[in-house]
Amino acid sequence: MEEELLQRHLSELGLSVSVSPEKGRCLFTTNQFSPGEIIISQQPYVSVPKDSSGASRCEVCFCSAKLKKCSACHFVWYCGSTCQKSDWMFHRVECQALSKLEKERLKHLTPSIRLMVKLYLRKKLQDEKVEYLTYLHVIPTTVTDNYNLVEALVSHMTEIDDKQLVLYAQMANLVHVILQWPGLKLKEVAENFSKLACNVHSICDSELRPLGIGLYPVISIINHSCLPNAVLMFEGKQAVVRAVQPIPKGTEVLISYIETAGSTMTRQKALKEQYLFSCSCPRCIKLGQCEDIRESSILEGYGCENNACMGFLLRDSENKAFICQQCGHARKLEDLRKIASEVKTFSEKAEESLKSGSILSDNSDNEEAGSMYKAVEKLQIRLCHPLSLNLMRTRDHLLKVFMELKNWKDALDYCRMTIPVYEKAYPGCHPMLGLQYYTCGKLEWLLGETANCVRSLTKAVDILRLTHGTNTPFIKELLFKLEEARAEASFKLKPLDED
Ligand SMILES: C[S@@+](CC[C@H](N)C(=O)[O-])C[C@H]1O[C@@H](n2cnc3c(N)ncnc32)[C@H](O)[C@@H]1O
Repeated sequence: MEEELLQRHLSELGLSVSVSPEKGRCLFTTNQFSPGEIIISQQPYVSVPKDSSGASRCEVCFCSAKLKKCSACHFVWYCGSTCQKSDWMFHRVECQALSKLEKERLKHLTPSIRLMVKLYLRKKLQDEKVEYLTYLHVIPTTVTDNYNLVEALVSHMTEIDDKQLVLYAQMANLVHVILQWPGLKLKEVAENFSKLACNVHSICDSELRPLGIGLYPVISIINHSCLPNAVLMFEGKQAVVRAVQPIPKGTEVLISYIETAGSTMTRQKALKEQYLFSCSCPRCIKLGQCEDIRESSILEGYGCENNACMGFLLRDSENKAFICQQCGHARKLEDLRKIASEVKTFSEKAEESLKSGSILSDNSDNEEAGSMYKAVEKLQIRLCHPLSLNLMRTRDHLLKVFMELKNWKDALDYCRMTIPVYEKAYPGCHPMLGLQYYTCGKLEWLLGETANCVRSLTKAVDILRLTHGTNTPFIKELLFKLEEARAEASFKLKPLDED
């Protein structure tokens, strides 16, 4: 019955669910979609804030301004009484438990555990609809927003190893300690943790900075491709899937689950580890073919010692050296390993400086990090191919450090150096490439390079209007900046009046 209702709802959107033996459920189009068009959107069934930088966020809206802790549990943050009140039906159960929990246990209260607690609270509210009638206007159960959809999610429970099973059992125990429900089935909770692992989405802001995690049971029907035809972005906590290319009727909607910048082997490994499947997308089926070996060696392998040579290196038959496939020059494995180990040492030091810098917001830490990353860059120039991802990531760190230091000139130099690698590593219409053009444009604007700024912002708009939509505040601001830059550029071009 629920399935039928969902199909009917999806058919109104020009979509339908079908099942394939290789992938399980798949979302197909029954209408055509144009680039930038919204295919489907959904609010989270449950969500919790989670910030990799360690900053606190409001439990409900994920903002980080004017936060106050719940005065009872001293654990959960709110930005004001509106958000606090709207969350009370969930938090009141958790709050009592958290207030009693020992400090040691609180440390184990990860976002996944909190998400699971909220999942069970929502399930309870659905099961006991009548009792909670007064709340129904706040959390309605709809065709796209109910626990039955969570039950339909793939769990891969039979494929996960014993170590992971033990971990899920421990996590289920902690959920039990918090909820204290006599009828709670620990095996079911453990299985739900396995579901979360391959169905939860990281909620990000427009610049792809992670803010939290959420479960979107309908969006979760969408399968993965390393060359997707759609992109998942967030407007607040609302998940929005947009087409990034023309999608004809009868086509499977595909998004990317992972960081797509990576060799085929790296992407396959990430998908196998977290999502337990082998990808056979148009990029992945090339694994082992000459073109794929070349691409992978450029992105993640070593570079030729001869600076003018853009060749890529492959291991020799004796496994003692790497040979440039263009000029034939050999590099000893032990020499390469020595440089790689130096890179690791300096990278760790740089990361340390950045961590202490983010807490103290001290420029001297940024300067320290900058000189460490410069040392890494110097070593990677000797070690890697000029289009290597590792070198690109170091330059991205340098870009951020120089932006923190308000050194726009050096920041722009580094931003420009990363662009060719972004273009290679993020094929198709990818928000990461659009955002990098945007950063480039903003720096060019600050440095008065108006014509370059117009070029970069135009490239940013071409991509981001499709991935982010044209109506979001983020894109409106970008369009405004582009207009401003165009006006300034045409003003600069006007001949001076002769008086
Ligand atoms: C978020 S779910 C996607 C919906 C899922 N097919 C279902 O039946 O509910 C993620 C899981 O779908 C499957 N999946 C997603 N993309 C796939 C692909 N390209 N090839 C094979 N399986 C895929 C994997 O089992 C993965 O763990």
